[in-house]
Amino acid sequence: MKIERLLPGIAGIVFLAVIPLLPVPPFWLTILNNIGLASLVTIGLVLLTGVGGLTSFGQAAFCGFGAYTTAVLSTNYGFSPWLTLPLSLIVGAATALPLGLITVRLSGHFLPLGTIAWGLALYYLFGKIDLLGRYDGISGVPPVEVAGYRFLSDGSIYYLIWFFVIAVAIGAKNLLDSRIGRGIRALRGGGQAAEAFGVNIVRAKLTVFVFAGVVAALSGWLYAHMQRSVNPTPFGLSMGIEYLLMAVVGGSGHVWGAIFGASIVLIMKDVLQRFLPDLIGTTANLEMVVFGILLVVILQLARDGLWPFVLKLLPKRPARSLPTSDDKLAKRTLAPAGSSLIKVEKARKAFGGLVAVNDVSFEVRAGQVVGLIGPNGAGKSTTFNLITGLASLTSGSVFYEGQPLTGDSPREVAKHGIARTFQHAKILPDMSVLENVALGAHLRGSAGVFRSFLRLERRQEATLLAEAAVQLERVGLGAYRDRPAGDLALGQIRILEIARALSADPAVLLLDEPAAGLRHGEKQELANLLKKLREEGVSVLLVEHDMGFVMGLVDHLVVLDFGTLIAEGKPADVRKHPAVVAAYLGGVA
Ligand SMILES: Nc1ncnc2c1ncn2[C@@H]1O[C@H](COP(=O)(O)OP(=O)(O)OP(=O)(O)O)[C@@H](O)[C@H]1O
Repeated sequence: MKIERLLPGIAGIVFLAVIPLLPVPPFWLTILNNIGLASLVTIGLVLLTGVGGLTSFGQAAFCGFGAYTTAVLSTNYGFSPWLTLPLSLIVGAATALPLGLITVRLSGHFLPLGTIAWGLALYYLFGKIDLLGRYDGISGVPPVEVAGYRFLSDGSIYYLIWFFVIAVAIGAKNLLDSRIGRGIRALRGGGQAAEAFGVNIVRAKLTVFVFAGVVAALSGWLYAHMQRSVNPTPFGLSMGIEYLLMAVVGGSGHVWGAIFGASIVLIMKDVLQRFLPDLIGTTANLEMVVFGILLVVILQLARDGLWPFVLKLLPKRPARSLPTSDDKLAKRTLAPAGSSLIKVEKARKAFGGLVAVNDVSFEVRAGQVVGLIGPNGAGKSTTFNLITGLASLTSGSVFYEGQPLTGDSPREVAKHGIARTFQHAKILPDMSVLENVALGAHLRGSAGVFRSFLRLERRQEATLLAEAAVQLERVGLGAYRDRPAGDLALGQIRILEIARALSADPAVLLLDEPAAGLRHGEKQELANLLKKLREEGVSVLLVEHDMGFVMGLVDHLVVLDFGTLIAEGKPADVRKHPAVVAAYLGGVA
């Protein structure tokens, strides 16, 4: 990595390191320590809510698990704090996992409501258990010690807290910047595209849920040894709301924004608590009113929070160069030309009384480009979804190389080497074009969460990115590699989806209306690309509306009307078929 890219980080760390050495008022250190503790929870929330799209009001409860674990074990049983550290994190993970299993399956507003429910329940639980000292809590928690040095003062525990904050922030950045992270970042867009390339969506959600729970537990562990006592108050719902506010203020999608958001909220809280009572003449918790207003203003005016504004003020970091890699990814052995790849046998799909696909049978053979056409509502997309696992068959079967695909999820279908594009393109607009394409290569990598967190998978990641770059060149989008995918025109987005599918090293490409919305010239370029891919041995099944586009391209045509197959064969023959002329071409063929 270029040293210029590291300079802002190094400057920040040096700045943090010298603060306690300066003659700063002691309450500054207290505030900085509290900011550090809150930053840990907020970094977890950035991944969970900002990146993963899973809103949680209950993170303070996980701080409680970390704090109580170490408080009980170190006071009642004499455990060393360093031994309780992994135990606190394990308890955080062990509680986050079952709660996550229940919560991440909730959708819409039920998800935040679910987190409020368990956030409240756990708070009251902490206050009711004798072992945890009920609402009085546990006091006499020992300080952390290293080689006889006790982290007693605010100035010393400051270093411990900020060491963990920086380490977790770097780890979180590493995680997001990896194969696993691409899957997590895809959650916000609904996750359908990611799942079609083999990302396990439930596991990705659980990963961020457990990560957020563990870092909150770490914050709780540090809090217990800083405060030297623990009671339920800081682990209630109002703190959970405050953490969420910090994530929103900072910028819910930015790891460093978490620290910024925690700083703004806690400094504002301190200032408001000091001056508001004098200004207004009451001691009520009026800072919550101000925070409420702040939240509404930020959600209205700066949905990405304030960190993007800070980024604009900072000097621009040099662009990252594409990592080079001499490693080659394994390539799939393609089936011999002419052999059966996808076989649809009497596939039927009924939506209530409507039969969208009515006992349809057809085949895609290796090396062929097969077109699936039909008027609006003919059942093309439903047939497509039956093959890719997005919809389940009412009856009938789908085979891939003779193996039944029936009942397979989109992720399992992807593992067979079936890669798809979407009728309504599903890209991740904030991610670079290269990263969007690299998402397609998900199943060709293997690095997990820990290796990614520690940045030990760089070699494999470089290979995946290099492969994505090759596919971008292959489809002619190489010049757009580092641009945000959201900057591309519709035609380019459709090509990007093809590059993403190609980076999965597919045996067969399934393209859902790839020419929809393209201009004449763009359609020609797309047709040329598909012909080139066929020459390279890639088989294609494409759903299309545009007759001219399909006729000049496909080897075999399947025509549906009202869910029923009305004709199939060579394009020239199908074109003359009376049922097709009547139903689809309206006599213009
Ligand atoms: N989830 C669903 N629930 C109920 N009906 C559905 C559902 N999905 C599709 N349909 C119906 O099934 C029929 C076939 O739809 P489908 O989208 O497969 O057609 P299509 O040939 O792809 O059409 P288009 O070219 O307009 O996309 C239509 O009548 C549609 O309204």
